[in-house]
Amino acid sequence: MKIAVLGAGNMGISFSRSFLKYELIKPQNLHLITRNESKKSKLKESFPDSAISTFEEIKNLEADLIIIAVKPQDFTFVAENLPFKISEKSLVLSIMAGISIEKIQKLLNHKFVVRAMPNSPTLLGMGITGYTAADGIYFSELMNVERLLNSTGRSVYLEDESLLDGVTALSGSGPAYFYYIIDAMIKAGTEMGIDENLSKLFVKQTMLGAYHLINNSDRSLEELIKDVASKGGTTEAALKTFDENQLKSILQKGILAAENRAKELNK
Ligand SMILES: NC(=O)C1=CN([C@@H]2O[C@H](COP(=O)(O)OP(=O)(O)OC[C@H]3O[C@@H](n4cnc5c(N)ncnc54)[C@H](O)[C@@H]3O)[C@@H](O)[C@H]2O)C=CC1
Ligand SMILES: O=C(O)[C@@H]1CCC=N1
Repeated sequence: MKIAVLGAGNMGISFSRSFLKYELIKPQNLHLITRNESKKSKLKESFPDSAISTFEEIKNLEADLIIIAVKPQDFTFVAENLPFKISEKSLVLSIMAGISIEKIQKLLNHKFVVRAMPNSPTLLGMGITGYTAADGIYFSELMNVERLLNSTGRSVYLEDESLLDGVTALSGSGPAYFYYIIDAMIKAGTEMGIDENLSKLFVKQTMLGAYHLINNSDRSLEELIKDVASKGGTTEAALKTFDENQLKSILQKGILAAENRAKELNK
């Protein structure tokens, strides 16, 4: 199988690394496409046996799978200025936020499109990707795509494409929310006089331990919270402040704003 990655940025590179790491393709069968000539030598260092090209210099693209990993805002330019023809037999896999299968099909004049939403832990093979596909794609082809996605973490097929905007808001953007909360906790630690490195250690290990407790317990999240929050104790004081300031509802609003933005990106 030959794979071309159109947009060798953070996600395009993460995906490429995972495919090679799990030997799902030979490096010779990977083609990375970048916008800037200046990025080529650095990409060549990381992918010495793969083809590296700029967008403009490709005249013929031989690829069974073309992964579109440019920003949604760059997609119209890419589609309107494609210097090569997409073979009828190729499959297009888009990881762009928001852009619908219908829009991709129209702009690329190509029928076989799979749309996926991964997240940044794909870099460690610990991501999660929701994906869906246009009609007419063979099951075996879809399984090939799923095998590739699974090298970056877990994957979940969704029948209903409209849910992908919610997945984008939840797990696509999710790592950033997590870092944001961790950052607030670390900063609270330093405000209380704890050295920054130490604060980081306390917070990171707390999140790791708490994550494992969620995964290894049959107790609900409410029950787990109750286990920590003693009556009249410290946790209760923090949770009361969070509730008074509607932290939960603010977080939910933010996530819905992300979903809304995904929909706007398709306009
Ligand atoms: N960063 C993330 O955590 C996630 C990103 N995504 C989606 O993945 C896509 C890529 O995101 P990132 O990797 O974060 O962005 P990025 O900016 O790191 O990568 C995009 C790359 O596309 C290149 N590019 C733009 N126009 C090009 C052209 N005409 N030809 C070749 N290359 C071109 C840019 O130079 C850049 O290197 C976006 O559509 C985003 O919505 C999806 C899930 C998670
Ligand atoms: O922020 C974004 O638009 C992309 C999609 C999900 C994560 N990053």
